[in-house]
Amino acid sequence: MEWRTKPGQPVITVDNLGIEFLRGRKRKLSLREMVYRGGTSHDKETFWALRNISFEVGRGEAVGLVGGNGGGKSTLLKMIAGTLLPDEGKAQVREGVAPLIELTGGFIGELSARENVYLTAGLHGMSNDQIDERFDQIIDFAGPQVRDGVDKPFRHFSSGMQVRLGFAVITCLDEPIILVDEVLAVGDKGFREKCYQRMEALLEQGRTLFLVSHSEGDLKRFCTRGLYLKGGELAADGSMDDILEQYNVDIMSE
Ligand SMILES: Nc1ncnc2c1ncn2[C@@H]1O[C@H](COP(=O)(O)OP(=O)(O)OP(=O)(O)O)[C@@H](O)[C@H]1O
Repeated sequence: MEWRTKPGQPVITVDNLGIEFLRGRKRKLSLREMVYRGGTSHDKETFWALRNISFEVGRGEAVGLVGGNGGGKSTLLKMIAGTLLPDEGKAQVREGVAPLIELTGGFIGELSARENVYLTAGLHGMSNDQIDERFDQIIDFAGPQVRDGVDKPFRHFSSGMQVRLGFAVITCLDEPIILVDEVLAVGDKGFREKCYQRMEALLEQGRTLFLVSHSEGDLKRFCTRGLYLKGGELAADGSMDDILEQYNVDIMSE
């Protein structure tokens, strides 16, 4: 693995990050609003899905993101991956990122699994020769059902098969930062165990991991540090054990 950062330099710096979304709720407009808004029926009301978020992540750290539904976990991962841009502040990432954020791994439904492997790995800087070399290894990891359907359109894959292929591709890239959203829950038990072993191997190589999970077992197994997102704010940043304790106390008092 080649590093762009020097030892001790953070690989991710998130500084006062904020993003605003449209609430997307429609409501009846008053005559006055219709006149001023040119008759559109869309509500332009916005809310901050994340705000005032600041933290740094060092090389090789394994960070677990926790928080209730809608707390902003996936949104934060997307901003680190660079697929969403902030409205305030910045997320500075100094190494390449391999994200598995959407269930579909960002793959294109109309293309075959094989074409998606080449497309995704190519976008992450791998040459066709390099992909040829790793192709079998990727498909072996994804399993026999994926191998049987490797030339079928990706959209015909079951959700479990989609995640198998997504995880296999993302973790065979040479990117130093790996983002995994709550996608492993879809895989069956055997596959999840294989994924866990691979994540352990990636951490041993010194890669940096961000894991979103609602499973305490998974978070404790992989993450040493936790970030707790609550209502779009960073409620706590500490050891994974402390963060889970705090989160559990909050859940009980809800
Ligand atoms: N593209 C979007 N447009 C408008 N609102 C959005 C968009 N994406 C996310 N949101 C909203 O932003 C908030 C944070 O969503 P996010 O998916 O980041 O939460 P989460 O912590 O990952 O939740 P979960 O645990 O349910 O996966 C939610 O209120 C969600 O509805």
